[in-house]
Amino acid sequence: MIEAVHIGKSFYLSPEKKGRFASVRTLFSREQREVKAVDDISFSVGEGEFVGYIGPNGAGKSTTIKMLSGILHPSRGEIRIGGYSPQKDRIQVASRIGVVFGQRTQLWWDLPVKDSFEILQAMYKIDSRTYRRSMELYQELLDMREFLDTPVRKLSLGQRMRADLAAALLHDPPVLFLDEPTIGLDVVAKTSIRAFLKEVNETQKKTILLTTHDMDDIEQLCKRIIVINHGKKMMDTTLDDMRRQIGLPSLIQVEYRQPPSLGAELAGIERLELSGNVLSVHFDKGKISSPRILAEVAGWGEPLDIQMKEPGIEEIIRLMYR
Ligand SMILES: Nc1ncnc2c1ncn2[C@@H]1O[C@H](COP(=O)(O)OP(=O)(O)OP(=O)(O)O)[C@@H](O)[C@H]1O
Repeated sequence: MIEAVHIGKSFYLSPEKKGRFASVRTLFSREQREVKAVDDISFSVGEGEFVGYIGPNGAGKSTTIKMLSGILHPSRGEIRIGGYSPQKDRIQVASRIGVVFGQRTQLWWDLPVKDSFEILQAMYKIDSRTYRRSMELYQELLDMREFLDTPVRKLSLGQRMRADLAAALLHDPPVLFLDEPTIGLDVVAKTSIRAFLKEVNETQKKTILLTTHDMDDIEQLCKRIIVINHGKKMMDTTLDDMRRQIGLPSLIQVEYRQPPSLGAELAGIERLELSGNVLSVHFDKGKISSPRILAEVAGWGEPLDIQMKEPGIEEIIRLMYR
């Protein structure tokens, strides 16, 4: 469904000049530095797959999504979506993909949500049957009725993300590109977005490529992950394989009133670090549950504060390469 063959994207930056008239001299400078945002990446994603596309900041994830969706032209390589090129067959590709960028909305800021949907219906020439069916389905699944008449600028971030997802799916595309769709959301909003994505993937067999910094998104949604770093593909594997390599690393930090007296380590605890009154418990969520750890460490002193920390994508990638 999605084919990327040796794709690359370079940006050319003029080195900043220093001294008098620096900005004018930068403008006329012929010196340019090449930044290979995406460097010779190939992969294919089959129909109905849900793939996590992950990597540290600046790895090239957004640039890849922009090329796949036709927003950017690749400097090198070939892309096919359902057999069509996003650059050459724009209309065919537009009808086959939906795109959500979590950092920005594709809706009209000052218009009520439903007016934005009507504009999209006209832009994408969505026939009235498909439009009605999508509206009914997504109003229900995304619980949108309460804010359909609200201007987009007045929506909460969670509501806006739900509206953006519905907007991306109105024309019923088989492929969804999602760039950080849960960014900035609270736990409740994240949970409902994830449940929705799982539903459209499982029941409608949508093919989904997801970039995220949230490891829970990946664990709960993706069977397969593609890891990129510095514009290059580092790994293309299953989530199960990743788990086999690094487990499910997690961290609980407990602050005690006084330095605790540590008890025996339980199986599944990988490392204990004590710094003053604060104990960090590194453990594998796949081997021991958080409540079990909490029950144990509560007996080691008088806890004042407890924090659960999930490792970020950066930490996960570091662990995979250690
Ligand atoms: N328009 C641009 N002009 C110049 N450089 C760019 C441009 N867009 C991206 N880059 C550079 O390309 C590299 C990859 O950027 P990209 O936004 O694709 O990364 P990312 O993996 O999505 O990062 P993040 O997780 O921070 O969103 C970075 O070094 C970035 O600075």
